[in-house]
Amino acid sequence: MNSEKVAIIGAGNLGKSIIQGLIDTKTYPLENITATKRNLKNLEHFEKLGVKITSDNSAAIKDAELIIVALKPHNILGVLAELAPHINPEKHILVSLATGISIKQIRESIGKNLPIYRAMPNTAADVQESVTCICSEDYNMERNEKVKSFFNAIGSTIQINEDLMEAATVIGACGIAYVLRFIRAMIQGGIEIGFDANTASKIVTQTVKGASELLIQREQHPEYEIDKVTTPKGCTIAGLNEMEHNGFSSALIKGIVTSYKKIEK
Ligand SMILES: NC(=O)C1=CN([C@@H]2O[C@H](COP(=O)(O)OP(=O)(O)OC[C@H]3O[C@@H](n4cnc5c(N)ncnc54)[C@H](O)[C@@H]3O)[C@@H](O)[C@H]2O)C=CC1
Ligand SMILES: O=C(O)[C@@H]1CCC=N1
Repeated sequence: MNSEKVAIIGAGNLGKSIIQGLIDTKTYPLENITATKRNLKNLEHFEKLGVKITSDNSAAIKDAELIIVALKPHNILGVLAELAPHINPEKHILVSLATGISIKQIRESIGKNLPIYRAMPNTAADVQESVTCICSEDYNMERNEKVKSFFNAIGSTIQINEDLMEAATVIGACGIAYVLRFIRAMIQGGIEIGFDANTASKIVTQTVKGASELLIQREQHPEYEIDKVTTPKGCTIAGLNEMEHNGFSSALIKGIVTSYKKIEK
């Protein structure tokens, strides 16, 4: 069971999803979580449940073992440089969630030799369904396990090399938005052919969940499952081919590559 004292520095969209996921584990001691933000207004509902909140980053890390930094890429290095005097390399493990900021850059801005990890979760942490890609240069098994098990509490984890972190950002973190846009389009199509939005949404979301589960549980290639649905001369293949004529797969792949190129390395 996880119980590390954790400071979440910069609890915005992603930080709050992680906190909500931890709360919903019902086993993580909420008094061991401290969340920071400059304006605390929209963290107050967490405080009512027992999470500590503060806008003082140095106070937040004082008793923490894990420091999860969920700041934007443009200010993470500056904030970490300010926090550096309060960081204790013997005690702290730092995990950065910032897109495109390397372990080397983080180490240089802190100027201390502490264990540094990068992790790329997604906002499905909120419902404990994140997939979190993790990398580090830390060979300490115990610390590795600690970081992994923290993120396992809000979904699953995959260990990757640092040079794949930007690719992980795109398909794992941006991926939530791509899939949601796909779902929205399917709902819109469902409405056009007769359903009200609510019913269309129920059918589509469960269908997407079911399709995912088929691949997760059966470990199949998508096309294997597609073959089972596409009746010869049937409506599925007619629709699928029309989507492909209009650039469905191509649009998605081009979007993924554009997102990837947008990340400054
Ligand atoms: N939103 C997402 O789905 C994902 C975001 N990321 C990465 O996570 C990081 C955070 O992203 P978001 O949560 O979307 O951004 P966000 O802007 O919602 O959250 C950052 C938070 O940090 C706070 N903040 C700014 N300066 C601060 C300071 N000095 N001390 C304490 N708090 C401060 C801001 O008020 C804000 O609430 C980014 O680096 C992003 O690239 C990674 C994976 C997914
Ligand atoms: O859009 C962004 O830049 C961030 C990184 C991954 C998800 N959101």
